[in-house]
Order: sequence, then structure tokens, then C-alpha cells
Amino acid sequence: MQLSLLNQLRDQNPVILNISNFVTVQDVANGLNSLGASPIMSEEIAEADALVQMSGAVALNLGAFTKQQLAHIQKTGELANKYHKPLIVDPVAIGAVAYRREVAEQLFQQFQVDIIRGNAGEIAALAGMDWQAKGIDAGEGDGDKVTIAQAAANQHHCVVILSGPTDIITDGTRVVQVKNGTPLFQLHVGSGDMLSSIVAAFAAVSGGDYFAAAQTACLVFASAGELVASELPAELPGTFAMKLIDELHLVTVAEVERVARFA
Ligand SMILES: Nc1ncnc2c1ncn2[C@@H]1O[C@H](COP(=O)(O)OP(=O)(O)O)[C@@H](O)[C@H]1O
Ligand SMILES: Cc1ncsc1CCOP(=O)(O)O
Ligand SMILES: [Mg+2]
Repeated sequence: MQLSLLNQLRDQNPVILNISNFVTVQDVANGLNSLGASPIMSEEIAEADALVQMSGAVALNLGAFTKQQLAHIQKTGELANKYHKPLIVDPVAIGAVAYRREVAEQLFQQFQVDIIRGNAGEIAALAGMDWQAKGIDAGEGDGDKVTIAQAAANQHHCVVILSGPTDIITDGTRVVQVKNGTPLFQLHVGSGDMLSSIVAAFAAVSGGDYFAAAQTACLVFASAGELVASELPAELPGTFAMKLIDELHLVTVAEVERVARFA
């Protein structure tokens, strides 16, 4: 685990280009900004070339796109490859909506992604494995999540994060499991989207080690949430979300080391 990447991220303040969804865009921007990165969002294809060039990494979120936005998403992914910028994709709800899955598979043929971050329902869909996803949520399945994540990573030649109560990070061969977190994440829409953009921020400062970037991002984000939850007097989703933004700013390497549980 390379926790020093957290300090590097804060020192370097990398620009992270996000094509977000209209539901969680502000959470994503504030999560990145609070942690120490510099978010920029865009909905205009005409500026894609300039924005990709100025960015340290690119995060594409497939949460709610129109056909016009899809052209923008594809162009931005291609430009990320052209300019050798780390490319992260969050395939929201592709396990639940066949159209989204087809679109995601088409996109993955147009550009090479470096890291895919999704919940079990989304990653199982990518791996072509049986799972009952439910909307944006992971849903239910009895397949082995490590096997599913490895299959998705091997099929897409990238690092895969299968997030949930335990985050599974794999490049197809190596596997790390981050056990930190809190169920309160599930009570806040946008937790996964925030994580995906934060993965991009770590990728931007990782020197190309996307397996290390993905692990460290998962550990920092889940630990920040766990630290917040441990101080709350009750299950308070609104307060949790607000304090999570604070904690992303305040959390130190030493605090993450103190609570870290991974194998
Ligand atoms: N039950 C849980 N217990 C602990 N952490 C969780 C739980 N569910 C999700 N998380 C954390 O929430 C964050 C978002 O993951 P997830 O809920 O899988 O994404 P999504 O919102 O896309 O479904 C991750 O950091 C993950 O570790
Ligand atoms: C509710 C909703 N609808 C389309 S995208 C979206 C947000 C998904 O956010 P997350 O996967 O981070 O919970
Ligand atoms: Mg999600």
C-alpha cells in the first residue's frame, strides 16, 4: 500500500477532468477538491482536447448520458489515450440496464481504460457473469467476487475495483482487499462516483502504477468514511455526507495507517 501517494496528491494538486452525471456532480467536485485535487467538469466536446491536455487524469462516469453526451464521452476517452492520461471509467448500472451495458462495451472498444471502478452488479456484467443487479446498486449474487473482478480485469486488460463492504482491487493476477468502510456509504447516493473520481486523482500522481493508485484510493476513501461514522451518535446519512467532505480534507496518512484493514 503506497499511502505516501496521499501526500503527493496534496502537494501536486492534479487537475482531474470529469464527465460526471447530473445527479452527483457536486459531490464529485467537492470530494476531489476537499481531498487535494483540482476538479474540472465539462459537457462540451469542443473543449475536450484542451481539457484532456491540461489534466492529470480523466474520469468518465456513465451514470446518466444522452446520445450527444455519449459522443463527448467517447471523444474524451480517445483523447486520454492519445495524450497518455490515466483513464478511469465508472460503468453505473450496466448490470441492470442492457442498453448501458451495450454502450459500455462499445466504448471499451474505442479506447483502452486503465481502471474500472464499479459495484458487484456492474463488474459482474463486465465479466459476463451471473448477478442480479438492482438499478445503481450492487444487488444480489452468489458468485465469488474476487473471481468476478479478476475475470473483468483480464477481459478488459486493466485494473478493476469491485467496491462494496470489502473493496476488491485486482489487475487480473494480484488481488488486494480493503476491508474498511461503513454501511453509511450506501445511504448516500454518489459514494461510488466520488470514489471513482478520487481513484483518478491517485492515478494522476502514481507514475503509472494504477494498481497502487487504486488500492490507496480505496483505503483512504473507506477509512475517511469509517472515521466519520465512528464519531456519529446515530445513523445520519446527511451529516455523514457533509462530514465525509470535511474528513477527506483533514485525514492524514497516520490516521489511515491507524485504522487500515487490508489483505
Ligand atoms: N456495506 C458497506 N460497508 C462498508 N463500506 C461500504 C459498504 N458499502 C459500500 N461501501 C463503501 O462505499 C464506497 C462506494 O462503494 P459502492 O457502494 O460499492 O459504490 P456504488 O455507490 O457505485 O454502488 C466504497 O468506498 C465502499 O468501500
Ligand atoms: C441515482 C443515479 N442515477 C443515475 S446516476 C446516479 C448516481 C449514482 O451514484 P453512485 O453510483 O455513486 O451511488
Ligand atoms: Mg455507482
